[in-house]
Amino acid sequence: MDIDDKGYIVTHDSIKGKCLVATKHFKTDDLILEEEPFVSCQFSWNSLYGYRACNHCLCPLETVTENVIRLTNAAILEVPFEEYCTVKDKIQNFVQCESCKVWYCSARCLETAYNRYHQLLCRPDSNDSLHHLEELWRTMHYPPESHNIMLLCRLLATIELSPSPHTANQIVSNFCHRTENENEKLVHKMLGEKFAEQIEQLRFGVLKSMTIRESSQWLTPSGFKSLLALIGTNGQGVGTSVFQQWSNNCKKNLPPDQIELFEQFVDNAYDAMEQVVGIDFLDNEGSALFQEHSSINHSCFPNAASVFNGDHVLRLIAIRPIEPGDEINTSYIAPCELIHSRHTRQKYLQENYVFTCQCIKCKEQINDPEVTSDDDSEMEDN
Ligand SMILES: C[S@@+](CC[C@H](N)C(=O)[O-])C[C@H]1O[C@@H](n2cnc3c(N)ncnc32)[C@H](O)[C@@H]1O
Repeated sequence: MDIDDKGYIVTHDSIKGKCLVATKHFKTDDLILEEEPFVSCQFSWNSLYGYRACNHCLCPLETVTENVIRLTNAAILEVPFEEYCTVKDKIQNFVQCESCKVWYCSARCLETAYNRYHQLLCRPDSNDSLHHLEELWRTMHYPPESHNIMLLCRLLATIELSPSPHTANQIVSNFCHRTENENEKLVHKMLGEKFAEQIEQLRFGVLKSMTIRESSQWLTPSGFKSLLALIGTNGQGVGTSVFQQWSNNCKKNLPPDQIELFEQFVDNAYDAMEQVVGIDFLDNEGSALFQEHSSINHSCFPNAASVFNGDHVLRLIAIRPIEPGDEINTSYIAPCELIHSRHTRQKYLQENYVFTCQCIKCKEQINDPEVTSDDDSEMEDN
């Protein structure tokens, strides 16, 4: 055990592997940890469909009015209380990569991205093999998106450009240890029925697009499979939304007599957005790998939740009191799905994450019947 004074330690459990355990008391809503990702990337379809986010930190690059016009297909053209839009004052800081023209929210993000991975991935020519790889990925992986080939490329580029490639390779290896068989099942889950042929297409696509020296261990057939599986199990979804930021600001700052107008507008806007893009497609979305956060196991009775506040920085928040010695857990299942039976939850986790859940709730319900109730079947179908 490496004891530190952060309020948590990483321990090891013989079944679950690494675990995050509290060393102090956290009350509900306390911040447990805040973490920048090792690597993050916007999803391919999300970017292609014009969800404008910083190419490094994923923060929104459109104003709330531009966002509402886009998501309602111009059914709504004006947004009240625009002064609460956080993006308006930042537009003057936006910068483009001079070569490939992707946008960043600031010169700092551009510089960080360039130094960490972008100099190896910057491709002004839309006919370049890296763009072809991304197109190939899109033909294999339709929205709603959960995984991302460009995250994998950024990861490899980060190793290549690291001042210590050995340490960077070690960090990547530490994310999750699995058997070849488990990797195979996970990649099958990510890519679907034609996975065996697709995985090789993707591997060749990466080899053709990037000059690999320091990270070549990940480009062998089995190395590539474990890299995809690693992204499948540790990839954390990241979402940002200027509309959400504006709405939170309005709730905090508007005088009581304006709240009704605000709420009416929000209801109308959500209705219009639902008709045009659907409620699953409101945010800038991507995925990321977080070193500390990746030690957190799932529980069907979680005591913590991961939240984003406008960019790719993850905040882990206590959602109920946590005592020293308690394992800190989030839920890998959407909160509204946690009411389902043990059988359904276990089946979902086995199919999507390839593990048998050993959380307190599943242990308590071990004698529950192995049946699926009617309400559960929808989750199982997903
Ligand atoms: C993001 S990692 C969490 C850290 C992991 N324990 C490790 O050693 O790297 C996710 C993996 O942890 C294990 N895991 C997470 N929650 C679990 C649970 N409730 N029961 C059993 N295994 C679990 C599974 O192997 C899962 O694929």
